[in-house]
Amino acid sequence: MKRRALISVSDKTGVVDFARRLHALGFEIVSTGGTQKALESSGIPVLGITEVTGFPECLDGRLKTLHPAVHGGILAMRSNPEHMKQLEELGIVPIDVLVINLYPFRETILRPGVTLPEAIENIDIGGPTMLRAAAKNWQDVAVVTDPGDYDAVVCELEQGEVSRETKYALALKVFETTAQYDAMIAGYLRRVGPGGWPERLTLTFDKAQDLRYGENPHQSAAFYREIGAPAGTIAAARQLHGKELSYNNIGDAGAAVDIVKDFSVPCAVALKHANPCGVGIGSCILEAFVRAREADPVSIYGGIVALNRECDGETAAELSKLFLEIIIAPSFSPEALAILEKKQNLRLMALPGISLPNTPDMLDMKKVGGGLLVQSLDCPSPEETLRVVTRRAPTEAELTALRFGWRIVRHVKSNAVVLTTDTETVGVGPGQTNRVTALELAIKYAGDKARGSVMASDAYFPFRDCVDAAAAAGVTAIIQPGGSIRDQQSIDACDEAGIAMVFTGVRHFRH
Ligand SMILES: NC(=O)c1ncn([C@@H]2O[C@H](COP(=O)(O)O)[C@@H](O)[C@H]2O)c1NC=O
Repeated sequence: MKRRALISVSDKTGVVDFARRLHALGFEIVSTGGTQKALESSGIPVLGITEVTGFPECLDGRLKTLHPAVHGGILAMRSNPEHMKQLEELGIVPIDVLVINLYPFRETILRPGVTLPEAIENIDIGGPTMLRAAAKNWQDVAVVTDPGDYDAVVCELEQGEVSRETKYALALKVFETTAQYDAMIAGYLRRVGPGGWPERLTLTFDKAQDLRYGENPHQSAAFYREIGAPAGTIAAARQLHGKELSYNNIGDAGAAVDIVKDFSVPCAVALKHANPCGVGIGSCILEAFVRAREADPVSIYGGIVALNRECDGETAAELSKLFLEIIIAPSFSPEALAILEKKQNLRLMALPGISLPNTPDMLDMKKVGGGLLVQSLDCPSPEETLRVVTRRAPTEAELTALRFGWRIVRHVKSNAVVLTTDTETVGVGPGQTNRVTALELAIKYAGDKARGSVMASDAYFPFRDCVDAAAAAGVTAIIQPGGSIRDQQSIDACDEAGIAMVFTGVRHFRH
């Protein structure tokens, strides 16, 4: 009996060549309207779907292939004599190869200004129905949904038949594709709908790359890119040079990118193990970088540097003196590339939208055993919430420095304390189980530079011990959320030492 292939594709890439090879192998080709036209205009004989169903394509294409003559031909198990007998009685011809790709829902919703009716009209119904049926009956039907698989499948057919392994892999790809397609639809409807946390969270990611290993060499890993990932996120960065990116590289580069986003002036961030070790701002990117480096010239070794301005030749010359894992910037000048590309292992990443702010609809997620914690993003708190609580108000210069420190401390793992000037960090105390040790670390990193610096704390001081330690180190002003039952003790400690303190009313834990 003549073998039958049903082809119905929105993305017509490569389909003519594929169909021609199927036809040459003796397949009878069945197609829907647009696909039929494309094939026939290339001289490939096609049996129209309406001749199979005995029913017109109607409702603006909403109804074409949803018919027992199609689904019976896909779903019948060839090894089941009853199934085959029923097909014969019903006059249904088996379909051996199914070639479908779906209405471009993803492309439609990513188009700016798309309307709900346009999105809805791009929800494919007949395609997924056939795909799922064929994938269920994978042992008997080779189901192809990715034009990238055409050649491999037809090559196998030219050798005889599609192997069991290939058919299984194709079926798995179908269920991944249809699951992702429906998740995209749910995600879109959620986004344009009334909001709230979904009862069933469906997320859609595509593999960007396999990674050599995970956080440690004995862990395997891959990087997945969110569908429609916003411009300016680490997933949109392009590697220009250097060794393959690792799991830790991508995580750390993403953390560094999030910090530079908070500054409109030229800003450089040096980051290690998810914490900034030096942040500098300046009138140009070179000045900002030199400040970030001088903030902690030891910790920057083997770190990641993010810049929010083009990396120019002069900055590259300074950067090249260090051992760094990654430099990420909106762009690199030809002079900078000529300098930095001499370092074979140094990874250079271009992220043109690096300064674009994270948007409130982006979610923050953390995997826990058996679950996923999801929250809205921690965005910078508005400056107008600052409240002076001490006898002495900060000077203008101190206030500028406090605002600088407050922008940085929310990017440091809790408990977090940072000491800064108005243009650079001088000591970063990250990730301690008590606040006073975080401060001690910041003071230790700062050394002599602690004297005359200001301090930012990501959460309130439970006791006055932090203020006492800061006063002893020479800190002149403090910014913190406030809210402890013993706030007054910290305020008194400030007043005794002549320190100015402001409360923000907003906490910025980062665990
Ligand atoms: N409604 C149906 O019965 C139906 N059957 C197949 N399709 C889709 O129609 C598209 C191909 O249409 P055409 O060959 O007319 O260009 C494919 O993306 C296919 O998945 C359908 N369209 C949408 O649901």
